Amino acid sequence: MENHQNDLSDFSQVGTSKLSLGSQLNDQIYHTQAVEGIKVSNENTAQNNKASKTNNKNNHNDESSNSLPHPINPLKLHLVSHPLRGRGVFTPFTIPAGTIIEESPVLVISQKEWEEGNMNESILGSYGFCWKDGGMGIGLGLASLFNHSASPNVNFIRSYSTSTIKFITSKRIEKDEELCICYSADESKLWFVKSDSDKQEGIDMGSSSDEEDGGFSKLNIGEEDLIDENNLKLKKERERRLKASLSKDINGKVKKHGKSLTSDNVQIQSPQPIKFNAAAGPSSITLSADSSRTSTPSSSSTSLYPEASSGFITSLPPPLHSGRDRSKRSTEAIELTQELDWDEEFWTGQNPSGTEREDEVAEYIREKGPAEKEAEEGADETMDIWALEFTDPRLTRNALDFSKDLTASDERLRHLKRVCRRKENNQEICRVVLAMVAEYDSSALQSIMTSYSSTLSHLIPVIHRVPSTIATTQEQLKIKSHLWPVSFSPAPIIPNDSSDWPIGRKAWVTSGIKRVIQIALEAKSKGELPIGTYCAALPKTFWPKKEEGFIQPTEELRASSYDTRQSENHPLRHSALNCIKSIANLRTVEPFISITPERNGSDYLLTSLTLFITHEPCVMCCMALLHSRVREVFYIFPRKKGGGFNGSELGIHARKDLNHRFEAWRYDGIIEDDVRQQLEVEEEIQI
Ligand SMILES: C[S@@+](CC[C@H](N)C(=O)[O-])C[C@H]1O[C@@H](n2cnc3c(N)ncnc32)[C@H](O)[C@@H]1O
Repeated sequence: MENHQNDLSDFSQVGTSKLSLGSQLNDQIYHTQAVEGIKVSNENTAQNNKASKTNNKNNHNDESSNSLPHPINPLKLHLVSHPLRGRGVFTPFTIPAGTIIEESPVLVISQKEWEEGNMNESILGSYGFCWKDGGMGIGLGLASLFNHSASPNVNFIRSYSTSTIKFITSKRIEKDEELCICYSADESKLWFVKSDSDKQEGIDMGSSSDEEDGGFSKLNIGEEDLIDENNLKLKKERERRLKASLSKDINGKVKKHGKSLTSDNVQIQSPQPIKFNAAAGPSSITLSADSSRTSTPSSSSTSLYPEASSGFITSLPPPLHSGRDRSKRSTEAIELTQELDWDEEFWTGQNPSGTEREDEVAEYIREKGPAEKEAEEGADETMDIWALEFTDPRLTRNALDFSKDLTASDERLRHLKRVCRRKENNQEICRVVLAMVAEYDSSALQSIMTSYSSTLSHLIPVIHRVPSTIATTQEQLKIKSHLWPVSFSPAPIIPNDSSDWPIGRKAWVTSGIKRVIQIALEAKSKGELPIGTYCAALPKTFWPKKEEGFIQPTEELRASSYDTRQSENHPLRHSALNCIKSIANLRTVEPFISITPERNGSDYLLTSLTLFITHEPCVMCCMALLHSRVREVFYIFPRKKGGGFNGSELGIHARKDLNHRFEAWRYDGIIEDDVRQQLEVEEEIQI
């Protein structure tokens, strides 16, 4: 023990030159909490420790200062610059779980001061922690230097009463590992492009000397940096900045080779609208409901284009809708495509059974997304959590505060009510959620609790089994709440296939499928890839009720397109993207420009529209469709390699972590062999 104290005093000396204010304030805490960490370090990394002692003694000796980067706090943590993440906090020794790294003081700035000072726009914007009453806390010391990780090894607890933030390791941290906190469990709220701190890629551990770090030239704070709701900034403010940066982009001119590119000197060519060709009409294609299933055609054509990246960004900008400037219109040729060949009278009239033309109607199968699959699979699953258990009701407030401070942002616990009260043996037992079992070992949790509040220090965290997911039916709610009370959110019931649809709806969809086949064949005859798309509003008679959340689409808006990558020699001219662009152009001209939207956003790109496409769209097009707020997509041929629905298994159309979902339906009828052959597109090509 004596040894350790000696070590600690050494550490304090070394840290003095750059010792953070927070560290000085907390010398006491280091002595009680951090000793364990240093003890382990001494035992496990004797060699390093020896080096550091030499370093300490020869503080001004060049040679020794080369052996270890300059430490900035008593735990000998040091900063390392990363080309993408900027500075980060690293440890040269192992640190056990539950070690207090620092209690950093915070400069509290009220919401008014923050907003009036436009501080979000300044560098402080990237360094503020959400504080009480909408204020912001600028962390001093190490507080501002921890980078973000989705699987952090450091937790933090804010104390409004002392204006400090305490940083505590949540797991054992290995030598040379980066210490990271989680800015927001919902990574779509991050305001920078995340680089994976777990991989440590590109870090030059040797480049952290004072000289190289001086001025921190590699600091990567973009102009567009925004502040996060959870711990770094309010969401509203973030959106305001995002909008501001968007309008800056729109109004600004892009400079390239000294010449400014404006709409005056750049010609953008749009795909020509497809002219309806009655001669090549649907009669040449036979579709019918049949038990044989559609499969992806193979092809012998040459691969032309590199695969689209399978990476995608989860953060979506807010839709730019309404308030369109009527003076700005598309200068491209715009033509409203022909309506579907669908006899409304016949299919929706007095006797809509349509039995005489049943062979024109196919069935459709819905593609489930990851969110739904997970919910189905996880309905009965349970998991283990740390909970506090007590009978004295006076402890509830304190325990609840601790619970929220510890894991308020942990998405995995969000479905659980924080407090569970049960009568057992005539006594009311109160249990409070603490954390996932895997996140802490018992002694780490106990030590965090003790340092948080002395009133909790005599409690021992217990492991409790709880449901893994929310309840989506009353029955589930009853069963799950028996274990632990959970939130209830009835899931909308979407059928898995079209069997219960009115025949008229199936007929309309089938005419959409016929149309895209026809478009694709026409494209092929022009030397393009045979991929066709058509987009329109579902006929009014089949609209879901407004109460079900349905937003009225812009009726009469229709566009069709095909893939023009070949003729335009442009990698982005995918069929779906071309169609979205045509719809966007149409919205800039009469009559669509003059339509008053039913509600804000209902005139935004593909809002509530139905899109038909011959092949499962690639990840990029699925993301574009998602951004466009399409309602449903019908397609014929699945694409095993890179299809954005289930081909890639990403299920872009129905993910929990994206802010729009749409239905994806696969055609479940037959396609004649010769048509199938003509529509073959090599698997490597991204649709
Ligand atoms: C609170 S500062 C963290 C310290 C910062 N790296 C520095 O050098 O000052 C937050 C900024 O660090 C960067 N950052 C933090 N975590 C990151 C990550 N996982 N990936 C990329 N950049 C990150 C972002 O630029 C962010 O705006």
